[in-house]
Order: sequence, then C-alpha cells, then structure tokens
Amino acid sequence: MTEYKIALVGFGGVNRGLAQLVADRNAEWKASLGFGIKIVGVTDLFLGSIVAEEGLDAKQLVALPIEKGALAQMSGGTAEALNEAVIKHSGADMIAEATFTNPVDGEPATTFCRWALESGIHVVTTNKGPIALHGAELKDLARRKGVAFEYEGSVMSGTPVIRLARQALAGVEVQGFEGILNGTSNYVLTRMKDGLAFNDAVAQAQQLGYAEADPTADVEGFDVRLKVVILANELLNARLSVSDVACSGISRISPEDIAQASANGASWKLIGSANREVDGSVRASVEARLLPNSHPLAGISGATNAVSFKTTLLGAVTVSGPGAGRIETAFALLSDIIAIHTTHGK
Ligand SMILES: NC(=O)c1ccc[n+]([C@@H]2O[C@H](COP(=O)([O-])OP(=O)(O)OC[C@H]3O[C@@H](n4cnc5c(N)ncnc54)[C@H](O)[C@@H]3O)[C@@H](O)[C@H]2O)c1
Ligand SMILES: N[C@@H](CCO)C(=O)O
Repeated sequence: MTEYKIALVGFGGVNRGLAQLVADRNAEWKASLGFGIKIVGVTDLFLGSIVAEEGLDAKQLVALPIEKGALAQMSGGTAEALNEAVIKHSGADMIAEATFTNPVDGEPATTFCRWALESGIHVVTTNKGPIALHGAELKDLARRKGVAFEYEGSVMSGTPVIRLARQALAGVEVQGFEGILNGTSNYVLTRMKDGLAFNDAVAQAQQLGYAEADPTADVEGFDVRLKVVILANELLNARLSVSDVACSGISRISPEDIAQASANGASWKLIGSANREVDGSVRASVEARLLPNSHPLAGISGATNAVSFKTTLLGAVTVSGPGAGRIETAFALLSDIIAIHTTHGK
C-alpha cells in the first residue's frame, strides 16, 4: 500500500482542512483510492513547526489552538517556523503549500515551491501567487526534476476546472471564458441584496474562511485577476501577466445600486473574462457587470463560483460549484494528490 508522506506549509484554514480529511478518511482512502497519507511535517509563520518521520496525529493537529507558537506544545515541536528545514528535510514526498497569496510577487510561496521542486519533492498548492506570477518557471522546474506541480484549488477551490478543461475539454478549442471566480465578493453581493451592509458581509466572509488574509484582494478584483491570468495561460495558451488585465472590483457598488438592479430584474456580479481576438491575441478583464437575471451567471449566489467556457465544438460549457471554503479547498489538494498518484504512483 502506497503511503505518501506530506509536509504542510502554512497551517491555516485550508491545510487544517486537509488534516481534518486525513483524520476522518485516511483509512477509507486506502481502500477506495489505493493510497494513504502520513503528515510528516507542519510549518507555519504564526504557529511554529514540527517534524515527525513516523507521522503526526492528524486529529491532534486539527485540535491545535490558534495561538502564537502553538506547535511548541506538541512533542518535538517548536515555536519557530523552520520552513526550509521542513520542506527539504522532513522526508516528505510532497508538500501542500497553503500560505498567504501574495498578489504582488508571489513570495515567499514561490520560494517554498522552488525549494521543494529543486529537492525532487512534488508540490500541491492552492496559492494563486506562484502560478499566476511564476507558473511557467515552476512548471518547467517540475518537468526537469521529474516531479509534479499541481494547483487545482487555485481557481474555484474544490470545483474541478483546471484539470477538467485541460483534460476533458482538450480538443474542443476553448476560445475564451467568463466567470464568477471569487467566493467572497459574490457572497458579499448576495448578502447586500438581503440588506446586509458591505463591511458586515465582508466580516461574515472572513469568519466563514472564504476571504484572503487581506480581503481587499477579494473586493477590489485582484484575486480574480490572478485567476484570470492562471486560466488564460493554462487554457488559451496566453502569456498574460497580471499587468495585462484591466481590473476593478465591487467596493463602489452601493446598497442603492443593488436595490435598483433588483427592481430592474438585474444583478451585479464581479466577472473575470478572457477571449481570443481575431489577431490571435488574448484580451482579459475583471469588472463588476450588471447582468439581466436571465443571464446564466446572474443566479449564482453566495460563495458559489461558475465559469462558462466558450468552445468551438460544444458552444458554451459551464461549470459551477464552491469557489471558497476550508474543506472545499482542502478537497482540491486531495484531487491534486490523486492526480500525482495516477501519474507518478509508486
Ligand atoms: N480559504 C479558501 O477558501 C481558499 C480557496 C482557494 C485558495 N485559497 C488559497 O489558499 C491559501 C491558504 O488559504 P487559507 O484560507 O488557509 O489561509 P489562512 O490565512 O487561513 O492560512 C494561511 C496560513 O499561512 C501561514 N503563513 C503565512 N505566511 C507564511 C510563511 N511565510 N511561512 C509559513 N507560514 C506562513 C499563516 O500563518 C496562516 O496560518 C491562500 O493562498 C489562499 O489564497 C484559499
Ligand atoms: N478568497 C478567495 C478564496 C478562493 O481563491 C475567494 O473568496 O474566492
């Protein structure tokens, strides 16, 4: 029976969700998926770090209090985040990288991915920064080292979209896409429709684990911009940089705008899109749009996301599902591990 040794880099909502899945389902996976997972290391800026080659108790990790240096409370743990040592020397076959997304330069997560890949260790990540800003370099490094670099959860959380489009839609000629790609902003717009104030709706999204560490990234469109770059480069073979994508958010939409839209049978939505132009170039944008309620994306509510691919052979193909959430995103990491097991399984 294959047992993957994994090190968790960043132990916030998403990787705690993965530990929860391991605690609850590892035995079942051995039967249904043909492998198990052993957590051999954890490192987190706030909580500290720990390594245990024999494996850590996932239940104990899930129950760890969210207190500065809390990993020092576990036998062998320390209050220091020994990121490099945990990534390179914990004996892990793979790391699950889930630290903060840095939309400016993708650091330090990009360095964490490089350390692992250079050491011949697979990487699964939900972090948009390294992929949107350094994806080509990291994919090339992974190829050269013969290891996997998987990032399904970077777009639409656990809802399959990157691998689905890459594999199941291969050959249908994707010409473009438009979608609701941020759970927090869609949740905020939905709750404002119910009468909640903007700031209160953002606070709820934070409590529910949807928002970025700095929710400005959600409501000003920066998070969607990263996702548009990832999807356009992945599916349209574009070579977009973040600066190529015009971007605005939802913070200027007032309760009055929302009420007026409702009265007129329309809804405000934050839409990320990219399209191949006749000259072959790809044009992309992120903006709030007023959609008639008959539009397929107008009825997508709460933290649900949806993306509609424009294809030559099938017309529009639309995928909808959770766009954020701790367990939902942890599932994306599991789907990456399953993909690694399929391609690199021992
Ligand atoms: N929560 C979601 O719904 C969701 C969905 C898709 C993608 N993501 C992405 O997944 C990642 C993790 O999300 P989350 O909700 O768990 O965030 P989180 O804020 O709950 O956790 C991030 C953790 O990373 C740690 N960290 C930050 N910088 C670090 C560093 N330099 N070294 C070590 N640890 C560091 C923090 O202390 C924190 O515990 C983010 O990049 C986010 O954009 C989240
Ligand atoms: N903060 C992001 C997490 C998923 O990438 C969102 O709300 O969509």
